[in-house]
Amino acid sequence: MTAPSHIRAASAVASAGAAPAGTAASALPPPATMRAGAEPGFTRHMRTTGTPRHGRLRAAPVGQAATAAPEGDPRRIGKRMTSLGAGLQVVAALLFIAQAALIARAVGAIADGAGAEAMLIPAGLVLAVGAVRAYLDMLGARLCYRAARGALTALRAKTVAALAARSPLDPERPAAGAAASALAEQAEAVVPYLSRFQPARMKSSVVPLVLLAAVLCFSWAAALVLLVALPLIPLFMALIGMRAQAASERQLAQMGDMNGFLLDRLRGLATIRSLGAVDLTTGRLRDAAQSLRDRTMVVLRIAFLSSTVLELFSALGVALVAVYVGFHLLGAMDFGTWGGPLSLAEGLFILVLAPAYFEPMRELAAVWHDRASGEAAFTALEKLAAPGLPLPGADRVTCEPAAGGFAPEVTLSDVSFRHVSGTEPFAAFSLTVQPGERVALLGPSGVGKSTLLAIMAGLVPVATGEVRIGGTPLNAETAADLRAGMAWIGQSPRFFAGSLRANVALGRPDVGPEAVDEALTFAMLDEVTGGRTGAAMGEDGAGLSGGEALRLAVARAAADPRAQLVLADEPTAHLDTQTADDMTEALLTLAIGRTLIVSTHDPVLASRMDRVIRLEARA
Ligand SMILES: Nc1ncnc2c1ncn2[C@@H]1O[C@H](COP(=O)(O)OP(=O)(O)OP(=O)(O)O)[C@@H](O)[C@H]1O
Repeated sequence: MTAPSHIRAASAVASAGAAPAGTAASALPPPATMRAGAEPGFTRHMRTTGTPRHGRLRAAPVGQAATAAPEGDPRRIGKRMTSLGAGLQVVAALLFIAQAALIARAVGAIADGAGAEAMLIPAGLVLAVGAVRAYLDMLGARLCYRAARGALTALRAKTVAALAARSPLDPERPAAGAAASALAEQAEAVVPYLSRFQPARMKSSVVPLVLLAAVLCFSWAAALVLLVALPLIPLFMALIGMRAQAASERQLAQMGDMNGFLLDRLRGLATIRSLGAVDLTTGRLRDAAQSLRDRTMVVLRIAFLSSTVLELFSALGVALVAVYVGFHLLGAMDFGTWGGPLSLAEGLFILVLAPAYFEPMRELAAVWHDRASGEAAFTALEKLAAPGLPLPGADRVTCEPAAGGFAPEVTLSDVSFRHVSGTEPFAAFSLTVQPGERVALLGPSGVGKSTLLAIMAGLVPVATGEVRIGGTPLNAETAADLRAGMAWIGQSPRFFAGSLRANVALGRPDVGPEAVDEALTFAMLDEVTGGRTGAAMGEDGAGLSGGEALRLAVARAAADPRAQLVLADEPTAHLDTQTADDMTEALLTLAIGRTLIVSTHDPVLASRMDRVIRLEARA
């Protein structure tokens, strides 16, 4: 195996003391946070911008993303951000009062004997106010949507920053799939919640009150009818909603049962056939489907009932107001006004306002389901953003490796560490690895080899003692810079769907095509895809053997001239003898001009290192 030119040059660079450029990266145990370039593309991008990926981006600091998001309760922040747009929509709805007044006055004037030309100016004004209303409504909706998207982006950035600030050794760190699903899909429910539900809620709490006040100016009786009719709607809808929820839960349970039944029978299809039980199974499946259909119909019936209740009460309210106004104008009901009887224009004004009074409640009912999914999304994101075991230096920007561009010395002095689970694999552990030395940590499973490597990589804070890399103490302030000078080769490297080349380059700006080519040749990967290194590879390395996956991890490290400390966790585990030998050779070549620390059970690999440190299980 021939080292890439920059590896061969590394010793010379080291002795000259020049700082090489580039970004270190490698495969990872779960060091998704070890450095930006080593993260799966989506996570890295989300960490930098909080939006789905479109094109390559220079990694921005995690801390920046975090500070870009305003502090405080995200629901309240979101509501504040959408309040201007919602306010405009409220103003647009209130302008209907002006339209109603213009229509009522014009009709009143015609009834009083004015000519049809008396309609012209009010009609023009009604149209003009209508246009203003439409514009304000559109502007408000647009502002709300933009603000909601902005709030979601900030919330995502904050959540991703919080996730990235958790140590990969934190056993309570949310699973990647669940986190991605909550961030990418479920979080979207925040947008309709903020852009539709919040304005509808604001409208329903302001507009009916103002319209009621407008009606009250002319008739307390009509206002009383409206006042009584409105609260009945949410009351009955809540009662129906409770039944709907119970019915829907029963339907979901039934669906789950049927899915389970179907999956189970599909798995056992061969057995069912061999036992001649196909007809029986089909019959049971048909019964289950029928039962699900019945339950679905119950849910639908209740859903329709709820909209019927809404329409019923609003229609009743409008009808009662119409009856009152009609009989009042006919002189059959001479009460309910402030002094004299209502004029035709006043009566008409009340009549036109009555349906508009119920409109906001209708809108709120239409977007009510946005509330539940939006609240669920906020809760899911809050859960993701919960603090855990911290990753030292997660909030720092990594620009330059702190190791100074040459193989660093690694010192651990009286280091102790306790896992969240309470396991304390070692206590007061001390070790010094000389610059450029190749060291094997050898010991039985569970003795703490991987934990030691993670401590050296600054992936967890130590309980007591001190770690120094190249003389610099490893702590929250220095960890990010020190990690920039490291490469990690883990037992199960992570890959994302894309080409082999892209998986080596990892979007690192200073890893150019030539470095990628050299690294691929170095790791003997250029032959894997028949020379088609640009061909797509499946997610999580599908299409690569275990040994090839490890070689890809070596190529990632080799492509990065800044990685002066290589930490390899069980690099030959589960490999056949030949592949393990190849891997050992690759590591030794990679280690030229670098410090290499390997955790292993493999005595052959250990024997090829300069020094073996045997770790004993604690009594
Ligand atoms: N993330 C974690 N959370 C809680 N406990 C952990 C975690 N990782 C490891 N441990 C525990 O710490 C101890 C040391 O584990 P570690 O993985 O460091 O050992 P190891 O020597 O590398 O083992 P192996 O050779 O099997 O990889 C074990 O008892 C393990 O159960």
